[in-house]
Amino acid sequence: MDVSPAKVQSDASEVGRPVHPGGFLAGEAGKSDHVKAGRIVDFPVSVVLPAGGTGERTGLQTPKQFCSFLGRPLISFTIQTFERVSWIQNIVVVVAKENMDMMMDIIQRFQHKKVQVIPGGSTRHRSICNGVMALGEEERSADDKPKVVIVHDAVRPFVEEDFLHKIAVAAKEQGAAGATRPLVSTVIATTSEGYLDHSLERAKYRASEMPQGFTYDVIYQAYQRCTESDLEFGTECLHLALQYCGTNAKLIEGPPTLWKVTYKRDLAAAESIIKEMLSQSTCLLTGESTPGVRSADVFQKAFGALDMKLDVIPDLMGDNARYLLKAWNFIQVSFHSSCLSEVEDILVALDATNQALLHPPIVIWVHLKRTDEKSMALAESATIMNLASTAKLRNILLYGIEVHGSEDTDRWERSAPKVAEMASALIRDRNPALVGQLLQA
Ligand SMILES: Nc1ccn([C@@H]2O[C@H](COP(=O)(O)OP(=O)(O)OP(=O)(O)O)[C@@H](O)[C@H]2O)c(=O)n1
Ligand SMILES: O=C(CO)[C@H](O)[C@H](O)COP(=O)(O)O
Repeated sequence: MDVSPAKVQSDASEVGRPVHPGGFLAGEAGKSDHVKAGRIVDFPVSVVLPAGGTGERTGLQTPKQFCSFLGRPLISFTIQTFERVSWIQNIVVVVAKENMDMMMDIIQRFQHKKVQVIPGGSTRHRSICNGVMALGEEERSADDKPKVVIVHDAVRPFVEEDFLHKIAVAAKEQGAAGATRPLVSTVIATTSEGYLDHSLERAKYRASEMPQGFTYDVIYQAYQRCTESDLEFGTECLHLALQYCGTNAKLIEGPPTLWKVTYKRDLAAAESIIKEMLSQSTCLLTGESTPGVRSADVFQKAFGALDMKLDVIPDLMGDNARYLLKAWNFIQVSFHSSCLSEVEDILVALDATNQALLHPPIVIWVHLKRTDEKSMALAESATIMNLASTAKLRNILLYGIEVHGSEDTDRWERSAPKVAEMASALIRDRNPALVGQLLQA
């Protein structure tokens, strides 16, 4: 029997089950500029993010959209996802009345743009309806009204521009479009006594996910025409479009990342995805020295083996300052403890950008010592600890790694993969409790 991966994949799709749980991070980084450049949208698009729920199923006091990850609320990650899409004009965030002030505070703290906050309703449908109506308010000029409205749960923080593009274009063409995923479990109907009544043929059904897109007229009219019962008990916007506007939504299978944070365990999964996303790219600063360049080759190999991208540059001067503007991590290789001044320069440069506002960047000082050098004196250990404490107040996490006998090529080639492993563990874990520690490799 032929069980090549391609064959297994097509069989799985045919029976309507997920082919695999999915790599969460495969999308954006691997795409060519050509594909990215193809996402041109020449019509106005607005977004409604319902965020007015209480998150009862998490069992937590704080509604899940306000739970913090690396010091930043989940809703801020979702807003950023939409905000960075150039063709999205504005984002309406719908929150419960009692959380309006907190939401305004989040917008200010994380410097979100294009965002309007409006009060929600007692159910998800009512909140979305409020958002849609706000887009149609009379003071907006006709030109200002969106052609397409994307509705997306605030608690689904990971959605890529490519997929939003597909939904927006299909919504404009068909009137409505929505994301689906294959079902993981079979859906069954039960009798009122709790026995099996019948079961559905799983391959015929899909889970309806978000985002969903609608022409403004369709979603506006659907909410104008639907009943109180729909608003109270309904869970599906695509259904309102069908029932009240006769619009059959185009369904597009989306990636597994579209899953909704619903239970407490989903918060842990979201945190680990966020950490993974922030660990993708690291910048190795070699300084000007030749041995630094030699160490760079070994590091590059070791990081490659750990599936992490590593760019090697001498410093962050001139054009290289662009590394400070995105989610990069930094490793400074130094041959003298006096080179801690290079680390200080990175901290100052990072502080001058707003990156640390959005997530804690990692800076790792790798001190390559010769065999005849003593281990770091107490005063020098104290220096890195002090630097790290100050940096932590600015949400930058600084760690140190000391490598002995680095002048011996064989020894260095053995220890470099270990240094890379330690550095990647520090980057992936982002543990604030370990800042200022000088680890030994
Ligand atoms: N009255 C409501 C209820 C829900 N939502 C939003 O709709 C999205 C998806 O709903 P769900 O996962 O059910 O969120 P909660 O209602 O908060 O969760 P739970 O049902 O566990 O209480 C969330 O972003 C939620 O904040 C909303 O805007 N207004
Ligand atoms: O998946 C969806 C698309 O229709 C909704 O997010 C879902 O219906 C929300 O339901 P609930 O608030 O019950 O979790």
